[in-house]
Order: sequence, then C-alpha cells, then structure tokens
Amino acid sequence: MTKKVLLIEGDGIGIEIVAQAEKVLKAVNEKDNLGLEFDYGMLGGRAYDQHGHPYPEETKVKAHQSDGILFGALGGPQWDGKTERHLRPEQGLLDIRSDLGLFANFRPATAFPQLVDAAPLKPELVSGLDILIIRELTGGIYFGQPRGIRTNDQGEREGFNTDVYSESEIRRIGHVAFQAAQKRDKRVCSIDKANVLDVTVLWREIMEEVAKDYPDVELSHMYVDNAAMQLVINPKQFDVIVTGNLFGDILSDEASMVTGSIGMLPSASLNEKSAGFYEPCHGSAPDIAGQNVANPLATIMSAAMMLQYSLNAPESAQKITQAVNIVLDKGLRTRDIQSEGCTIVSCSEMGEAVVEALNTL
Ligand SMILES: NC(=O)c1ccc[n+]([C@@H]2O[C@H](COP(=O)([O-])OP(=O)(O)OC[C@H]3O[C@@H](n4cnc5c(N)ncnc54)[C@H](O)[C@@H]3O)[C@@H](O)[C@H]2O)c1
Ligand SMILES: CC(C)[C@H](C(=O)O)[C@@H](O)C(=O)O
Ligand SMILES: [Mg+2]
Repeated sequence: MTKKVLLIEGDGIGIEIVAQAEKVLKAVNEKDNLGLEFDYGMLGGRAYDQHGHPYPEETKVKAHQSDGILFGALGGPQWDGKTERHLRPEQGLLDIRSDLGLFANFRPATAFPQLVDAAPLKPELVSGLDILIIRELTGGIYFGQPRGIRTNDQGEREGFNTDVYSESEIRRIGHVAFQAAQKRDKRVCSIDKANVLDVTVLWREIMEEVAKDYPDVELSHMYVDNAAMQLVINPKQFDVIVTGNLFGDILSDEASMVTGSIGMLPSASLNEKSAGFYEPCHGSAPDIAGQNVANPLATIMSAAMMLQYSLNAPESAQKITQAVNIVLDKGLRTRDIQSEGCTIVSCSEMGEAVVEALNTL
C-alpha cells in the first residue's frame, strides 16, 4: 500500500536541508521498496508571501491526507515585525501543530561517539549520553488565552500571555513520557517551576498521579532553573525528561549542545493517531542560509524517525542511522561539527555521502 509523505522546506536553510533528506528518503524508498509517494507543501514566510498565510489552505488539506510530514525550518528577519502576529511565519508552525493535534514532541539528544570532540562539554560528560526530551507541544503559554498587548490604567502598554494546562493535557503527555521510559532506562524527570507557578503545581500533582500506573518507572521532579544547570554539569543523569511547551523549547536547544551542534537534533511530533510531523529542532539559520554549509543530519534523522513512527518501516529507519554513522566514521563533517583531522563537507555533499553509504547497506 502506498504511503503519502509531505515534504515542506519552509524558509532559510530549510530549503537546503530538506533537499538532502529528500534524497535520502527517495534512496531508501527505492532500495527497500517502501511505496512512498511524495508531495510538496509550503509553510512559513515564503508561504505567506505566495499565499497570504503562513499555513495556507492547500498545505492544510495535504497535511491531513499525509501519513508523514517532513519539515525543514521557517522564519527570518525579512518577516520580523512586518506582519500582524497571526500571519508571522512562526505562527504557521504553531497552527499546523495545533491543527494536527501534535501534542507530543520527542526530541532525542544522543551523543554520537564520533562527535564527542566536537561538543563544547568535556568528553567524559558527553560520551554515551542518550536523553529523550518529551515536550508538550500544543498547550501552555504558547497557546493560552488571553494574550496580547493592551494599555493599562496608567496609559502604559503592557504585554501579557497566559500559561495554562488542563489536567487532561498534563495526563496525556505524562502517559507518553512514562510509556517511552518503559522502553528505555525507566526513569522520568518532570521539569517544572512548581515553587512559583500555579500551572506547574498542578503539572507536578498530575505527574505523581500518572506515575502510579507505572510502578516500574521512577519519577523525579526538578525545577527548570536547576535543570538548565544540571544539563551542563551532569547531563547523563537524565533518561526521559518531560516538560511543558516553553521549558521544552529552551531545554532542547540546550541539550543539543551535548550532541555537538543544534544541527544534530531531530524531532518527532505525534498526535493520538500517531500520524506525525518531523523536523529538526533548529531554526532557519538566516546567518548561513543559501551558503550550502548547513548541517542536514538533524533533518535526515528526522526522516528516519518518520519511517519508524509513522511509516511502519523501522528497518529502513535503522539503515539511515547506520548510514549517518558510516559517514561520521569516515570523518566527514559540516562546519558546525568540525574537529581536528576531519574533512569539511557542504550540506549537499553530506546528503550525498549519506545516500552513498545507504547504498552500501
Ligand atoms: N522549527 C522552526 O522552524 C524554528 C525553530 C527555531 C527558530 N526558528 C526561526 O528561525 C529564525 C532564526 O532563529 P535563531 O537564529 O534564533 O535560531 P536558529 O536555530 O535558526 O540558529 C541558531 C544558530 O544555530 C545555527 N544553526 C542552526 N541550524 C543549523 C544547522 N542545521 N547547521 C549549522 N548551524 C545551524 C545558526 O547558524 C545560528 O548560528 C527565526 O526566524 C526563528 O523564529 C524556527
Ligand atoms: C519557531 C518556534 C515557533 C518554535 C517553537 O518555539 O516551538 C521553535 O523554536 C522550535 O523549537 O520548534
Ligand atoms: Mg526552539
């Protein structure tokens, strides 16, 4: 049976990195006879320029008909402050996440042994590291109402947002985290700010409740400020981290540093039906866009996650991971993960090297 894959470049380096992941997906599709059918859609700033909306109707229709969506990145200074907030490129990403109900965002931070020297942390802190950050993606302060900019009684403008989580939203992401931990080292660390924020007092209480269904999994709690520090001084203490939308956004960028580069961190965003949206954790990197120097590996590994979680092709996913390892073993590196003695390659050369390695498997 054919499966539909929607490819969305987005903006900036999104164009370059999705092109590489597309090559890899097409190669594995042919090699393993997966019957994948590819279609293309737009999201973000260029989508707004062309269609007047960052999440155009046409993309919406295609997204709902797809078995898996692979996305690059969006946004850029050319759109900053130019449009109303609901038409900003970033809003397109929030809209698609919300529209597809993608509440569970998996952000695995794994240290490739070949890149231990490229990470800014000491090798002994990083080697063997394997953390799974589970970020709640459709609630919290990103979506809470009311929000906006208003004029207060003193005639001064003030900005405001609402951080809100219902019990069911917390419970739902809690179950995802505990079930993921059962397949790993059976430890969940829930990260909150329950010493200050009511919303996370409830978060902590519900996590405790959910934990009762998983006696084989150990639950701990940590305040987010401490977690930010612990990720740097002792990242290997973590197995699964579960946290809300904003803390998850920040902590996953921080965790990417243990892998050597933000260009190495893939992600999967899943809904109840496990149709999924796959994207690197990084942004459109306007500083290097169009130069063919971006690291495409986070996107290529996001494609592997898509094969595993949404397209029922775990062996093909495994082959992509193997191919990435072969390329890293050969010493090929994009600029962001360079270290002494390695060969620096461009974004497209990296993509081609992964395809070549894949064809040897
Ligand atoms: N999911 C997304 O689409 C997403 C995520 C984050 C930021 N953004 C948007 O991207 C734009 C730029 O944001 P930013 O600069 O804060 O974050 P960014 O992640 O785009 O870039 C941060 C730094 O990391 C580098 N970097 C990022 N990805 C890389 C890769 N694959 N290879 C090598 N280096 C890489 C960049 O060159 C830059 O120095 C903004 O408009 C922002 O809103 C989009
Ligand atoms: C671009 C932005 C809306 C997005 C987020 O904050 O979720 C990004 O930073 C991410 O991590 O995917
Ligand atoms: Mg982010």
